[in-house]
Amino acid sequence: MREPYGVRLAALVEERGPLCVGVDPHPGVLRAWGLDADVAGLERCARGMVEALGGTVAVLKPQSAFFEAYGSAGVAVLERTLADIAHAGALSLLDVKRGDIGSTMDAYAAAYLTDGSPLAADAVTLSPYLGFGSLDGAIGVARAHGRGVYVLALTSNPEGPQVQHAVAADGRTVGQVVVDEAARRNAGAVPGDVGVVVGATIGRTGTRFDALNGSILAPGLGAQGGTAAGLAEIFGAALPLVLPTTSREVMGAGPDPERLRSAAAGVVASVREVLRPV
Ligand SMILES: O=c1ccn([C@@H]2O[C@H](COP(=O)(O)O)[C@@H](O)[C@H]2O)c(=O)[nH]1
Repeated sequence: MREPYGVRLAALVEERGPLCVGVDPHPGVLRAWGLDADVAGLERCARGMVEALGGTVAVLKPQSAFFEAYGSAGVAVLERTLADIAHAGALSLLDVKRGDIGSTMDAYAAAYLTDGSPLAADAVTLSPYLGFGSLDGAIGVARAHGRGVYVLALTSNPEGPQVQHAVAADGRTVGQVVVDEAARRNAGAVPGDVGVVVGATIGRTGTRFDALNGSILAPGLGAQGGTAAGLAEIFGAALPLVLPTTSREVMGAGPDPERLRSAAAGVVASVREVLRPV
């Protein structure tokens, strides 16, 4: 029986540092690595990332879209990449941003969160915009298998605030409602397996994370303009919960494995400065 996701994450972050590196084999990255933008290039790039970083970085986050773009052959590469991550000893966080009615979510949970599925990851990203309760079945499956979920709350893209800063009838923003719903699912767990996604680019929003008791995935460092110093302004006392993530910032150092490791270590050092418990 696998330990709960929150416990496994805390142990690996303690050992390897607070960083999730995105595996985003964008066609531009493939070309910069001297590879063709085809399935062979995709495989060399994605599995090369895991070979270089799987033994030193706590979490690796494949972006499903870059694999799906090559059809079933690309999805097969994703399956092998997930297996490599498990073999290397890192946690896998599959960025798929799924969200649908409950019965369809059950099928997504079978695909991404169930032992024995070739696409199973240690955690996945989910979208709450069909109502947070539509995710409860998937959260239950994740929990039963020692896996986790990250629910989109305040995303890093500039279009997010149109929806996520909208104010609900009780005066809370939509983003705050998502954080509070995640907190409710984490109550009593140490730490919980329902994380949230909050961009490293969003600045001060007044969102409260004090009751969350779960991981906060913070994308947007580097290419999107987020900085380690900016994390303090966004998260304040919740900084110890933050798992910063960056893709292009590290992948740009490839394909040389030493340079990839050194780029990741540089990001870990800069976020460690900021993420010390306050
Ligand atoms: O709010 C969000 C949620 C997810 N992402 C994903 O993270 C990476 C970011 O890549 P960078 O190269 O570090 O910009 C990408 O896969 C996004 O889909 C996000 O950026 N923001």
